[in-house]
Amino acid sequence: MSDLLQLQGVTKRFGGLTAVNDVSLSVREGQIYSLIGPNGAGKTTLFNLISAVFRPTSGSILFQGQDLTRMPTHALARLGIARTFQNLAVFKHETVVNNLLVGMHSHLRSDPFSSALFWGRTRREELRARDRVEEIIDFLEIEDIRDHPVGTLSYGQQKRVELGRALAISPKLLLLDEMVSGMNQEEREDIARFILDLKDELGMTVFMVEHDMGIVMDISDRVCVVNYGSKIAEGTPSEIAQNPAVVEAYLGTKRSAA
Ligand SMILES: Nc1ncnc2c1ncn2[C@@H]1O[C@H](COP(=O)(O)OP(=O)(O)OP(=O)(O)O)[C@@H](O)[C@H]1O
Repeated sequence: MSDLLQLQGVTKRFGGLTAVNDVSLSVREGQIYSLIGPNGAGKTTLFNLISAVFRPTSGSILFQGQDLTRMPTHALARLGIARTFQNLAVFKHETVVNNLLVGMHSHLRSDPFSSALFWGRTRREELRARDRVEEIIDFLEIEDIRDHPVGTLSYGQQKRVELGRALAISPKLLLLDEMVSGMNQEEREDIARFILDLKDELGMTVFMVEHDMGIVMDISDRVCVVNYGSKIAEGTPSEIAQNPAVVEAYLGTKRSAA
């Protein structure tokens, strides 16, 4: 399997603060790759660099060999990169189906002007979008809530809809930002199962920032650990669990928090 995403010497400074310091990593196709680290370690900043919200101060971020560092955020979907957000990014007054359709339409090729000119193409895209929405509803097991306004659903169900929106573009790379925070145990286990199915059934590559160590250790192929902006370890979950620098980083955090 080849590298899908590569970070080479990525640094991000905010004024005098180095939030991400010379981080290099590679995510291979079909992997579940988790980024972990104590609070303030630079995980969100790194995630925002990969999703082109921030530009690195130096270094490069390559997706299938293409440099993402000069691309606008909206160009990422066209390349096959989708993300979720720490805070829910759903339209609460709209139904589940409409939320998924919006996820699709924001990436369809047709705009109103070309729709008038190319009616046939627009119609085909619309039908494809509806088929795709049905696949996602099926995959995420949300048939029974499809016509409910999203705002009336439990938090875990709303997060599932948000995941569905990210899946609408059939991404090659799915970026998940603290997907399970705020969920109960059952909801967490459901999401973990969906993420594994995305990899096993669809061959999707997943990059996630996650605080839930149970999920990270259960489903990741590789884990990267950052602390104070720098990468301090990378390996399989069992290698990471036994790494003295990782244990120290986490225990040190607990000590200072106590
Ligand atoms: N936009 C910003 N401007 C200035 N400093 C920032 C900005 N974003 C993050 N930082 C700083 O960069 C450092 C890394 O923050 P970041 O949010 O990336 O850490 P994190 O690992 O995601 O933390 P948490 O687990 O608490 O979400 C912190 O010291 C933070 O205060």
